[in-house]
Amino acid sequence: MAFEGLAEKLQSVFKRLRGKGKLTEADVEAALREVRLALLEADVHFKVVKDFIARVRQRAVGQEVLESLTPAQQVIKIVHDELTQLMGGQQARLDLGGAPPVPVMLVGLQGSGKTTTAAKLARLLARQGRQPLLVAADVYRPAAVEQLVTLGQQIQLPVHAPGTDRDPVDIAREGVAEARRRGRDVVIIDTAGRLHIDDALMEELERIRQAVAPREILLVVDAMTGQDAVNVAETFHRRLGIDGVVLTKLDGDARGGAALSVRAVTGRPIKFVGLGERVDQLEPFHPERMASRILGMGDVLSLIEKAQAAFDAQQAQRLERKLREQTFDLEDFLEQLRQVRKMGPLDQLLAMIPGLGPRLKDVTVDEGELRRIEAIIQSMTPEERRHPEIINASRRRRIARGSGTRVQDVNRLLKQFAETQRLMKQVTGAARRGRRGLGNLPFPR
Ligand SMILES: Nc1nc2c(ncn2[C@@H]2O[C@H](COP(=O)(O)OP(=O)(O)OP(=O)(O)O)[C@@H](O)[C@H]2O)c(=O)[nH]1
Repeated sequence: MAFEGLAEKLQSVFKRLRGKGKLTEADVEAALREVRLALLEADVHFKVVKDFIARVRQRAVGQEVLESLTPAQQVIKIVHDELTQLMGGQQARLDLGGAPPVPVMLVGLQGSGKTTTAAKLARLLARQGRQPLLVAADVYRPAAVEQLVTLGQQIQLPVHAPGTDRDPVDIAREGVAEARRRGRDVVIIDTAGRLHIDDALMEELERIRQAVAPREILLVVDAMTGQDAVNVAETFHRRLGIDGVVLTKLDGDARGGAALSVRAVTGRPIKFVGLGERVDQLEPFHPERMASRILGMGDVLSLIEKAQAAFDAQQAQRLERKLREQTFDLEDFLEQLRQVRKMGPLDQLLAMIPGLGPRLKDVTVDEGELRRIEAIIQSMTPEERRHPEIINASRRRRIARGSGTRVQDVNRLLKQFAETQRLMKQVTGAARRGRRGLGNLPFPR
């Protein structure tokens, strides 16, 4: 997960600071030295670190902070604010204004994740009610065209891909015309990459830019390449002018240096981050939420958004009713499990819960266990799912055989489910008592 080392170090610095109560200027200086080291170790650009520390120091060592009732809290708040500012402050949204079809051009080096990102972005926009058309203008890597066509089928969106023996500038121009004809309102153009930045690449991108006048040029960079990603971004911006950055593979980047430096070095914001290979693993970038994650304050807002996207309201209502009526059975349990899994890999979800992030390092989330539970429930008859109490020893053996698990696994699941049901009864019972009136609560209101 991104920012692992940095998050752990910063959180331990602040924990010590909090333990002190009253702070002196020397305490803050010592903490800042450690913050500086932690940022450098996270591969943040040294000049960015220098400016960052200077800004935090200026705000943190004043009398106002040191003499406040909660000096450590104030220092943490300042660091949080400054981290947020470092990553751009506000969320930088995609600008798709203007007459449709609006062209968006994706540029970047080979292997940065451009083609995958094109499809992810198209999917995201489609879910927001847009009608994207993908355009395969990366003619130098033949597999890129096929890859985009395949991804297009997977996400059920059209792809303009006339082949690899054409001038990419023509392909892009035709793509826009095609979108207009078909009434598509956004055109996402996947362009060619190279291993390194060279003049031929820049000239070609410049020609495409002139031909289609993109509303947004998004640079796709691989977070795992750290400072190289920042250098690439700087060069692309100087030569071509970019509107924003998509930082891919943040899921595999434990340090996070690129995410923290890109904005400060190039002046261009990160608009999206890629968090995995799947087409649904692209998220808008929120500087403030990211700062909270780094400082161990969790990211409850993103978690709620993911839940909202995964759970459909009707299902949620039905579940709520079942809980209330205490008829929640294994069928519902399975449905819930599937919904939660739709939200994404469990370790990414858990990392968003306040205070849990750094402690997760040694926890391995067993996705296999989830699959086992699913298999076990699927091997039950509908009757068994609704009335688990009828599952006797011979049924348990049959279910274990059917799901390729052991009887102990079936026993464990049934025990867990019984426990869940017991808890739910307590909770819903308490809620009902609460509704009946608060008159007989043991404490004064
Ligand atoms: N883990 C992870 N992998 C990613 C992410 N984005 C892309 N990838 C993977 O990175 C690899 C390269 O991605 P592509 O989309 O083929 O790269 P490209 O930039 O289009 O490459 P060219 O077409 O050669 O310029 C693929 O294996 C992707 O699955 C991400 O956010 N996380």
